Amino acid sequence: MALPASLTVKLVMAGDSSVGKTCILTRYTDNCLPSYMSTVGIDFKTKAVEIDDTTLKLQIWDTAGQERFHTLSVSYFRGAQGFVLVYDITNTVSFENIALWMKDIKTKSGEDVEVVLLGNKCDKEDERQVSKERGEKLAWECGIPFFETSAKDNINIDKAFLILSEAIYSKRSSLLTDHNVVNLREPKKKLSCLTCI
Ligand SMILES: Nc1nc2c(ncn2[C@@H]2O[C@H](COP(=O)(O)OP(=O)(O)OP(=O)(O)O)[C@@H](O)[C@H]2O)c(=O)[nH]1
Repeated sequence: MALPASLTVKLVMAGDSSVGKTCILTRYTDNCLPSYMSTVGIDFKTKAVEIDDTTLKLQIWDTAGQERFHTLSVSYFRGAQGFVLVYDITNTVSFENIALWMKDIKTKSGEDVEVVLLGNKCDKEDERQVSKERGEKLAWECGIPFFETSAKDNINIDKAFLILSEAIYSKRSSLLTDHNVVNLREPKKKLSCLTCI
């Protein structure tokens, strides 16, 4: 029996400080929440997902959203196949800054990347500043999937990473493989986002 292919995938968490990037990542990889400490510099976690007969080894980089780490954070965008782009539904500025993050993604890693947009902290309905419709509209304009999530209550976290992994897997000709190179010669999709240009 042939060994299943194993693909290494680089993902990057991006978005303003305090939107919940580290919590989303820790919820996904360890099913818990970290004790709060703003990310300083860069860290990564790994998780394996199975799609068809293939193991995707996700290497997920957690960048710091604070402005003083911006140059360092975006330097890790290069070579990423996917981005988890996060805003906080209780923070309008973090939503408005999504356009700037999209611009950074395009500039630093090219247009042929997959992005999922997350409106995090949906458990805090009473503090909501950004409607779900605004999130959906922005994601539609950017041509990317969108979920409202809660790292706290574990809402839509696995689903968001799965959608992103599946989108990357469907273009697996561009990935590194451990056993063999799978080349499907799929046409490249342009990451277009009218709002973000
Ligand atoms: N209610 C609620 N709080 C959350 C959620 N996700 C994160 N938080 C809280 O938001 C704060 C910031 O979370 P982090 O995960 O550190 O945010 P970050 O985006 O990694 O921030 P930087 O490291 O500064 O870029 C912490 O106090 C978390 O407990 C969530 O889904 N719901």
